[in-house]
Amino acid sequence: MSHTAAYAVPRSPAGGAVAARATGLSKVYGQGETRVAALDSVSVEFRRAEFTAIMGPSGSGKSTLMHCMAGLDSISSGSARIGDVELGSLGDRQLTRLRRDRVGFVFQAFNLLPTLSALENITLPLDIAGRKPDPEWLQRIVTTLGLSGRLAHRPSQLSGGQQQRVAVARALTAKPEIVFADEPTGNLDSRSGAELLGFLRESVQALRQTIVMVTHDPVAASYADRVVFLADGRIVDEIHAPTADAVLDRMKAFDAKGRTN
Ligand SMILES: Nc1ncnc2c1ncn2[C@@H]1O[C@H](COP(=O)(O)OP(=O)(O)OP(=O)(O)O)[C@@H](O)[C@H]1O
Repeated sequence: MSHTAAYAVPRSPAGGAVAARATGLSKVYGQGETRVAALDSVSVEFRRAEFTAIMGPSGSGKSTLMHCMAGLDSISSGSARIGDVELGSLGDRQLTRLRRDRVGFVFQAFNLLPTLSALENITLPLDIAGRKPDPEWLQRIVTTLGLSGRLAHRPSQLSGGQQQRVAVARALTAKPEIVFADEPTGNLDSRSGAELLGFLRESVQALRQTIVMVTHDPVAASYADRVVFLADGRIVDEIHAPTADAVLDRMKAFDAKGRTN
């Protein structure tokens, strides 16, 4: 049985398997005067082998949505599921295991361990889980990301772009059901960023990976299959097969609307 087939996966009405789903998801921080409704009844699904970009103004709830869906933050009401697992029903240890076994993360701060080599960093989550990497898969990821000649290097001996690629390799090596990436190109020059986005795109197309990526950059968003727009904790729009121009136009329209409200 393949790794991904080991879990029951719900079907979406459109026919594709759903890797993760939020239903009426709300998240409130603080109370009284400091109360902030970061997410206000968000319903969205992320289909398997689909690349989704999440966009929206600063403070619109993008990171909160990703953290709640990834089991990194608790939810106030509604539901968040990975596959058929309701995150709210899990205890801390079960959540930790779910994140370890089924979810991959790429954050702006790469969180690489400085004393480990690139290869050791890539395989660390699997080592912790007591699993061995699939050698062919690992080879494919390392080659595609152009890291073959850098595996013995420590993070301090790598460029920022190479460190980011190591972080991406680490997220994909365990074949997670879904990868959450928060501004993965934020620290990269445009060429390294384009390479990384190209790889994410290929991992969706060729390897059937599911990716959810927060970005402010219309060009980065254009690598995705669809863009979901958040404003004030709500989903306000969606574009399929986006071009950078279409994303930019939509962002301008929101800005204009915001100014007239
Ligand atoms: N730990 C927290 N405690 C209190 N309020 C928070 C916390 N985290 C986020 N918020 C608030 O929730 C709202 C949404 O924040 P979030 O970080 O999800 O926005 P974002 O769209 O990712 O913003 P940015 O693009 O600036 O990163 C903001 O008003 C923010 O101030």
